[in-house]
Amino acid sequence: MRPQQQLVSNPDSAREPAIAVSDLSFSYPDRPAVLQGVNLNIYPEERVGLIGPNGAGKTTLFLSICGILTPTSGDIGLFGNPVVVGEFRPEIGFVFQNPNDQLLLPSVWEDVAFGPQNMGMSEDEVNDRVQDALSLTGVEMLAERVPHNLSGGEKCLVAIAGVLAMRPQLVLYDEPSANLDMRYRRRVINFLQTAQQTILISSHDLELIIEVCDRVLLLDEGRIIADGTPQQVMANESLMNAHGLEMPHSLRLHHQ
Ligand SMILES: Nc1ncnc2c1ncn2[C@@H]1O[C@H](COP(=O)(O)OP(=O)(O)OP(=O)(O)O)[C@@H](O)[C@H]1O
Repeated sequence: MRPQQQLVSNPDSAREPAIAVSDLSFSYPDRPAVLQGVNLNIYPEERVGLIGPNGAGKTTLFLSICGILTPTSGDIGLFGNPVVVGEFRPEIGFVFQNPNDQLLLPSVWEDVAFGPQNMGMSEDEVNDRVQDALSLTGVEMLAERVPHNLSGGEKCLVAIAGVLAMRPQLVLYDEPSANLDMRYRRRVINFLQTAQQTILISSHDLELIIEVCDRVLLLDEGRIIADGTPQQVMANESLMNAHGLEMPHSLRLHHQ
């Protein structure tokens, strides 16, 4: 097994992690292992990017952290409590790569209200939360629209609003800028830069990671290969190339 490159010493190590993954392995039925002995701690208020080539296991790691997949072995804890597969944890939000997987109700308002309603909130509290979430993501004007008819960028922001309405402490974003045009990508980046939660973002959009995250994990073949600042991981050209990635253009310019 290749050793993981520890590029930063973490001053947070005495705090309770938001995510604590220990020796996590996972295989889909009758398939080789997708995650192989993953260890990682993510601390409250960190903004962490997860990068790696296609098929590295990023989405599988997210689905394991959210309690959607049952690990083959290993442990996952969120804010000190073990993940129980299938358990609803409103403090943990997951923004799916494809918003169509998340937007299922006849109006945007109903979709964003769905989480708080399921948490048993009063009508007033639900209304407050929907208003807040739509305003944080800047899509109040879409409240009465049919989600199915929205543009890809609008759907993305509404899907984020649906997660924020549960007021999570931790949000996992799977490819938040996939299929977004320049303006919507910028809106998502601006939103992520000011988001109040602990965030873990899986993305092939390395420039987005540089703009939003203070820490990057490189995953390949189901193993964490490197853990450090964006500069430490992504400006390491031989490391990036060895794992099917390129040094982002902005860091290349910075190096010249
Ligand atoms: N439901 C499934 N059944 C069987 N194999 C699967 C399933 N979902 C994913 N895989 C396989 O697991 C591996 C990891 O997939 P995963 O989607 O976690 O990677 P990823 O890093 O998110 O990739 P990408 O960057 O392309 O989204 C791939 O080889 C994929 O084919």
